[in-house]
Formats: sequence, structure tokens, C-alpha cells
Amino acid sequence: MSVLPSRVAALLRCLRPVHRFYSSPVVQVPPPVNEPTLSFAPGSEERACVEKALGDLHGHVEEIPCVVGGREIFTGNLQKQVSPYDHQRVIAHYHYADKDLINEAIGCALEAKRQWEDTPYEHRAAVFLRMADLISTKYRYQVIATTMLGQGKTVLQAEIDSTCETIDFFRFAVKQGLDLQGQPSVHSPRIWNRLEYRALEGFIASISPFNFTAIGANLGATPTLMGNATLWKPSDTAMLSNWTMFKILREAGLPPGVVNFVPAPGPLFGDTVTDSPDLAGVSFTGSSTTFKHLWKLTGKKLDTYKTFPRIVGECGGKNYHFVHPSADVDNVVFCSVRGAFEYCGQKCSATSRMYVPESLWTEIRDKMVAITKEIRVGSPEDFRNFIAAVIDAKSFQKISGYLDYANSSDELTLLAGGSADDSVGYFVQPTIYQTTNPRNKLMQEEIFGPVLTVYVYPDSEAEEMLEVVNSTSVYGLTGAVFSNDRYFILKAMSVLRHSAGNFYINDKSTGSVVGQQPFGGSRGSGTNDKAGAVSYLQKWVSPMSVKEATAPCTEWSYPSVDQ
Ligand SMILES: NC(=O)c1ccc[n+]([C@@H]2O[C@H](COP(=O)([O-])OP(=O)(O)OC[C@H]3O[C@@H](n4cnc5c(N)ncnc54)[C@H](O)[C@@H]3O)[C@@H](O)[C@H]2O)c1
Ligand SMILES: N[C@@H](CCC=O)C(=O)O
Repeated sequence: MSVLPSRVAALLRCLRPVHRFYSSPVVQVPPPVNEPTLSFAPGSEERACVEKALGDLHGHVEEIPCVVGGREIFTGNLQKQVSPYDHQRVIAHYHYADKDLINEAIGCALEAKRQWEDTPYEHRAAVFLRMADLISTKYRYQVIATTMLGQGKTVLQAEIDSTCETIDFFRFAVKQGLDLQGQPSVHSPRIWNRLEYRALEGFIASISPFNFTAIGANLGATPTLMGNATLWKPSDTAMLSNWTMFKILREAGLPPGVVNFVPAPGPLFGDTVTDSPDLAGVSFTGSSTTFKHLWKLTGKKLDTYKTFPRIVGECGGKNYHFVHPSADVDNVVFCSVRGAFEYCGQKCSATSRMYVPESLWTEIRDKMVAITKEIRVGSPEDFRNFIAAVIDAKSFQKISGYLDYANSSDELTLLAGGSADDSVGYFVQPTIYQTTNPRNKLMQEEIFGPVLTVYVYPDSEAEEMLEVVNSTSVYGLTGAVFSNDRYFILKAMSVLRHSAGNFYINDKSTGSVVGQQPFGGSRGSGTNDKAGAVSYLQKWVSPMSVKEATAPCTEWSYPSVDQ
């Protein structure tokens, strides 16, 4: 048979438009909406429920095992978790894993992953939707109470974190996980192109911080939505709430070994997981120091891995409020008090440096100082208190060190607070300093406590000050500009472009909401993969392009080759 006709046909095929097919999702998922935040106002039903849940925990000391491949393991290396606002009150004993158990957990994760990654997306998603519903209903008050007790959150802070944000993480992830599985829309004749969204090859080490129960749950569980298996190392000081979350994952039907709950000393865990050739990813949230250490460890061991581990890290911040002379004073005052002092300044996004024009300073100072003096500090179980204690002795000492330095520095004037007392709990008074040096270390370093430092600038230098804001700290997490001058806002956004991953206009630097303001920063604040967004989930898939020919190849040469 002559090759010419088929060559001509091939040529004609090249000239014809390619066929296009439009794919539709195989399944649809319930459209996610943010979980409504309950008020816990006096007399409300939810107030009564949370009081009961707190009452149920009185005198109770939870014993927390490691859970590896679905087996609860009580190693006997017992640690204790205390309540930060009453450090004599032990709320949990937890068992530390050793190196061998961490390695066993890696083996279990790899084993469990085989079946889990072959499980269709909708079945994995169903578990996540179930987890969200269990938290929203049956376990809402238990999750809140364990977060209040263990991490010292007031009821509203526990609600927005441990229930609302966790629920949002899970429900939005289900939708985002589907959205990210886009398919090629162009197919040449007799070719079908597909993308298979594989889990990563290996296991994921999820290492979470103390300050958000939701972050623990998100780091521990969410990568598994895409078919992965994790080792979740919770923070020592968030153990009780994180254990409560883990039990909910289990009850929702997450198969054994998909998430392995592995309390362990941080450095031992870090060293052991990075020693494994099967390390496929690190999902970390915590301090920049710990993250850099982990990154260096993986870098040093890079030649030992089967694949390049994905490294995601969300870290610290030195978040600012910049006030322009055109700003609304009361808005600045209320936002700054909340931004700086809610949860004792222990949100990574907490406002900790502030720039105020001379013309507004007297009014802003007087109002902020008056409110700060009114703030009640004490046990969150007493609903009159606005903030409780900082997380532990180490943090208390670190913050006290900053107060000692500031109280004796010529560059800083104490306006409110400035004292701390750890006789019962780790209490630090909400504190405001004014500095004469915009680059004083209180304007640069993350303190992670209720300490706000203010620099007052001449009104005429507002634009020049933006560069000072931009270049003062190594972080780039959150920041806010308060102004009613649109051109100034525009200018600020340009100069401060890389100073914040979450930028606020006329609002506080804290309080991002999943699905609305994807969260994360760059510079020293991390890899900015945006928790709660599709970009975070994307890190946990390794797409495979599949090209399938639906008819055989009929020739080996080209029309351009003369016969
Ligand atoms: N950017 C964000 O989204 C975000 C969110 C929450 C908290 N944070 C940051 O987290 C910090 C507070 O959290 P923290 O005090 O729990 O942080 P941390 O760095 O002390 O601890 C975080 C986790 O790392 C573990 N760890 C410690 N050393 C380790 C090692 N060598 N190897 C492996 N794991 C190790 C800890 O046990 C803990 O589980 C603040 O800096 C805050 O800004 C950032
Ligand atoms: N989502 C939180 C930050 C989490 C870090 O601690 C906020 O925006 O306040």
C-alpha cells in the first residue's frame, strides 16, 4: 500500500482544528459556607453548653497515647500538659514516641496509603465532610472546652479557632480538592488526555504549633484528602485539644494509619522523619527558627530521599498597623486593641508594632490606654475576662525578658501594663510602649505576647515612613493601613507589597477567615502556600499526565521525508 494517502491524511489532520471536549466534574460537593460563629452571650444556650463541657473536664486528667496504624500505644514516657492560667492543674498525661515508634509510624503510613490513595476522591471527601459535621454538632463544646483549658483561649477565641476554622478548613478543602483536579481540554484526534492527581510518593510529616487547634487539625488531616498519609506531631502545649480532634477524625471514618498521632520531642521527631528516604513532604507551622532548622536538615539529607520533599512552612510575624492622618480614630483604636491583645498576642498575625501620626496621637493614645487598663486578665472560665495567660513558662520568661529590657530602656516609655505574674498562671498584662526609635528591637522581633510598641511620626513624613515599615523586620506576614485617603492607600500598597502576605485596609491585622482571606506570608514568615486555599492542597499532589491513544499508529516516517 502506498504511504502517500496516509501522509496526506496526516497532513490534513494537522490543518484541521483539534477536537475539544468539555469535561464536567464527576461529582459535585456541597458548596462550602463559613461556619457561623456563636455569640456565647450571657443566657445563651451555647454559653450553658460550654460551661457544662468545662465542668465535665474538672478533675479529669486525660491519658493520651500515640496512635500508630490505628493502635493506641502507651509508651510509658509520660509527659504532662497543664493549664496555662493555672499551672498546678494537670489536664493531660501524654505518651512520647521514641525513634523506633516514629519509624514504625512511617511504615504504617506508607502501608495505609496504598489503599487510601486508591480510594475515590468522593469517599475521602465524605470523611472530611463528616469530620466537619461532628465538630459542628456533637463535639463542638468539647473541642472548645479543651482549647480553653489547654491553650488558655477565651470562649470566643476558642470558637473561632477550634470549631469554626477547623470546620471551614475541612469543608472548603473538599471543594478546593475537586477544583484543583482540572483536566486538559484539548485532545488531538484519536488521543485522550487526562491528568491523574496522585498523592505524593512517601509520607508527610505534619508538625503543628500550640496556638491554633484548627492549624493542628488542618496540617495533620488535610493532606490526606488528596490520598496522602501523615505523621501528625502535635505541639506539647496543645495536646488535649489536638487529641480530641484526632479522635473525631477516627470517629468520622478515617482509616487506621492514614493519620498517625505521634506526640514526640520536637528535635527527635524532626531528626527521625528527615532521616527517612520516604519523606515526601513537611507541613509545618511554627516559629521561623524551627522551620529553618527543618529546611536545613532536609537540605543536608537531600541525596537520601526518593523524591524532592515538598516543604511548606508558615512561620512568625512582626505585624504592623500603619495609621495615616486621614484615618478614623475609633476604628484604629478598637482594631488595634483587638489585634494586639486578643489571645494575649499569641496569634502569628497579632499586631505588635504601630505607627501613628503626631496629629492623632494624643487621642489614640488616651483611648487605647484607657481601654487597655480596663481589660480583665484571668481564667477564661470566668467569662468577664478578655484575655487569659500566655502558653507556658518558656514563653512567660521570654516575654518578661522583653518587658525588663523595655522598662529600663531610654528609647521606650511604658504607657500601659508592663508587668507579669506567674504565681498561679502565666499572666502578662496587656502592654503598650511608645518608642523614640522606629527600629528598636521591640519594633523588629516577634515577642508572641500582649506587647504593642508605637512609634509616633511627623504627619508630613507619612510617605517616607512606609519605607521604614517595609524594612524594619525580617518578617512579611500581616499588616494594616488605616487611611481614608485613596491615593495614600495606593502608595502604601505599592511600597509595602512584600511586607505582608495578608494586607488589611482599615481593618486589624488578625482574623483571616478560610475561603475569604487565604492566610500566609513570605520573607521570614514562610513559604506563603496559603492555608485554607487551593494552593495549600496543591502542594500535596503530584499530577501525572496520561495520554491515551485510541487508535493505533499507522506509519513511522513523516510527509517531509522524501521517499
Ligand atoms: N504563619 C502562620 O500561619 C502561623 C500560624 C500559627 C503560628 N505561627 C508561628 O508559630 C510560632 C508559635 O508556635 P510554637 O511556639 O508552637 O512554635 P515552635 O516552632 O516552637 O513549635 C512548632 C512545632 O515544632 C515542633 N518542633 C520544635 N523543634 C522541632 C524540631 N527540631 N524538629 C521538628 N519539630 C520541632 C514543636 O514541638 C511544635 O510541634 C510563632 O512564631 C507563630 O508566629 C505561624
Ligand atoms: N488565621 C489567623 C492566624 C493564624 C496564626 O496564628 C488570623 O488571621 O488571625
